[in-house]
Amino acid sequence: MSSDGFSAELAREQAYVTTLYTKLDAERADAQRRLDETLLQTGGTPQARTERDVATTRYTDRLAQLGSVEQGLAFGRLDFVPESAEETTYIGRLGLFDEDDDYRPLLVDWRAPVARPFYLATAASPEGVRRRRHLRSLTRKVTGFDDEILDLTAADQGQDLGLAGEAALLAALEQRRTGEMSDIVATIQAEQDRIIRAPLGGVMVVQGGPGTGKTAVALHRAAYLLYTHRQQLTTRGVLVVGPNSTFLRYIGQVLPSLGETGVLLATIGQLYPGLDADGVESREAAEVKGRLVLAEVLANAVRDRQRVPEPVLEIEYEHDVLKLDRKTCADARTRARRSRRPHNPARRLFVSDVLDALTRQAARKLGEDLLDGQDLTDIRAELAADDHVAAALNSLWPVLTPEGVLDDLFADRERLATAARKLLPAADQALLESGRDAHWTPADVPLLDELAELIGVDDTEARVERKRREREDRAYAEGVLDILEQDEEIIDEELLRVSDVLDAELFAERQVARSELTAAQRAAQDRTWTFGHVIVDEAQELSAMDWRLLMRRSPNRSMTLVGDVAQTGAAGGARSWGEALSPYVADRWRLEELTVNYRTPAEIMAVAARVLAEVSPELVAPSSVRETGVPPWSVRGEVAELPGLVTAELSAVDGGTVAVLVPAGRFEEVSGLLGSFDERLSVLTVERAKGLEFDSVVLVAPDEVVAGSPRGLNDLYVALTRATRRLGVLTTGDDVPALSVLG
Ligand SMILES: Nc1ncnc2c1ncn2[C@@H]1O[C@H](COP(=O)(O)OP(=O)(O)OP(=O)(O)O)[C@@H](O)[C@H]1O
Repeated sequence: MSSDGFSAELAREQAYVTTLYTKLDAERADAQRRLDETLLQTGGTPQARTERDVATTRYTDRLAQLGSVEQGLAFGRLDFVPESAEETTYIGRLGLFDEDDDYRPLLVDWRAPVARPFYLATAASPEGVRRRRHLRSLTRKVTGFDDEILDLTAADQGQDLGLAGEAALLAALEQRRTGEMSDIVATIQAEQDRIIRAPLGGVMVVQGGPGTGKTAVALHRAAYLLYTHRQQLTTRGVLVVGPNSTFLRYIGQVLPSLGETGVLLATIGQLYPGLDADGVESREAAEVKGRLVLAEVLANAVRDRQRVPEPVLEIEYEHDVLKLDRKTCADARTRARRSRRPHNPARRLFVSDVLDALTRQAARKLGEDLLDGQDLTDIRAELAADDHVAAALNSLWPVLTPEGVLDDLFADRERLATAARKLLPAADQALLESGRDAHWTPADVPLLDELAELIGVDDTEARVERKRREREDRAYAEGVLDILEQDEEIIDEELLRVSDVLDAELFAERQVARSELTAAQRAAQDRTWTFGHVIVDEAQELSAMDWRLLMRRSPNRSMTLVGDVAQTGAAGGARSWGEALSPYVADRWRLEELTVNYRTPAEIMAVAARVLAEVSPELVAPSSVRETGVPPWSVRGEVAELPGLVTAELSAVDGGTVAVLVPAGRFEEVSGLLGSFDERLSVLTVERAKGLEFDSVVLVAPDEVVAGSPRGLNDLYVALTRATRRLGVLTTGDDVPALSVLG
């Protein structure tokens, strides 16, 4: 295209994109006006209030969505061959229509079926597309475009990897990293698109090497599913599970940037309402807690709390002594257990039988023949209210809480030994007992959840309390609105700023104040919530007990599990997907694979591939999309040299991010040395760096990373594959044979 031709075409694109923004502004103003009107309505019947709540949520959501698409509103255009139904279609972050022209689409949502050829069409299989255009823009200005003509003469485009929109893709990949993940909506590749749009039902495992876009695909899939199955999923919600809070912060902006706020992002440690279990413990202890056999240990621990007297329990009652013998209690216990109710609800049966026996005994002492039915009822009621009787019943069948049982179990060697019976060797029991600090750890959460099931935690009270609070919040919000109604300016300033709407925390608070919680928010407060779809990232890290918890949250088994068995760091994590999943779905799961590495340049991947060959010889290293011409460097030296090395890296990445990755045992020392060095620098253990990426990575003491755990080579593989541009290794001890290629 000549430069004049290019400028004219650019001007035409700008004109079209400007009309789209004008339309977007109009939609925003309309949603804002409707929200204002809704908020100004107060009082009315309960039904009117409910309708108002629903409308408020709808317009607030719409405003959030319209606000989120400002950057890169339209990013693509498809021109179809002349004989097709469509001529030209613009693809963007949401759908816009011309109401005055029979709702003609002005912009097609990337998730709509019509948009699919944008991601799938190739020269060999053009799907009616003549030309695919990627629009580049900065704020509302179109700065350029890249065209691909999809005819067979161009069939060798995209090297051997079959890349769509290669220029736009490479431009996206070469961006400096900011420390927050971005969406990839404009450059999704065909193998990723197939996974994003796979059907909702069933368990799909996505196996892919580092940097193949598993996280990106998982998040875009959440957005796609919510768009395509909105009705079904907004009521039950979608859960996205990530490995730790650093990772959740890293991915936190992707879904809002795609206009979706109804997804619960959580770590396993956050899936027990009321806890954010972030305590630290040894990998070995976490591994033991993650074993499936713990379910049996916990069941024993609960049963062990259902006791019988050895041989007789004496209870003081009214200047006399009642005796509870072993047989009476054993019979009551058997009946309560046979009811198959959890411990706390079953207690009622046990208590009732024991009270009957005590009533009979007390009656005998008083002279049974003289008593009528009412007398017996009175005696029973008195016994039930008696402190000594209550204490005796509690010693035999106490009311339990999950936290109490787990605490007691780990704090008491004998109790643990009895519950673990022959299930856990003594050394493993010792691991559970030692090293507990005051905080619950992520590995405790599935145990607490298991106990909650076994105990049958009665959350009726909590539910009643929640409802009461919601009613109060609503009354309060109405009060506020009544006051604000008299001052519209304040309403505008204090209540309706779009920036407020987009701030997740404020948004959540406001949602609560309106007592119109989204499914995700309600789910976060409810242990027994079951989700419409569950997505797990870094799924290879989950222990058997973690899987048990997640399967409870997903009884319909509609799940997307993404991960890489070559990166498993947790001692109890997956060696193979089949092994991890078979207890729950047998072989009813399907495997998809991602093969192209978008993150790590070829020079770095060549080093990592050597490590992979040792870790998982059966896996093929993903092919890198890019080369940088910069070989990884390696030096031998001391940690004290890090400030100099890091300064050089910061300047080499020119405003980008640098990470120093260290073995766990070096973390304190290195973060002390580099603590307040530069805000673009992070010091992380390899475990914490999982799933993240940086422009430059300096790996310290690789030999200690390898020696640090039975899966040390997997950890080394993770560390080597975090960089988007540069990698350096500082060796302080022994050479690692797998890194000999670095010289
Ligand atoms: N189609 C794409 N277009 C643009 N960027 C992409 C694309 N696919 C992946 N990326 C980028 O590649 C990088 C790696 O993606 P992501 O973190 O999702 O990989 P991953 O498979 O989860 O890696 P890991 O296993 O190491 O956690 C990210 O910066 C992501 O934005």
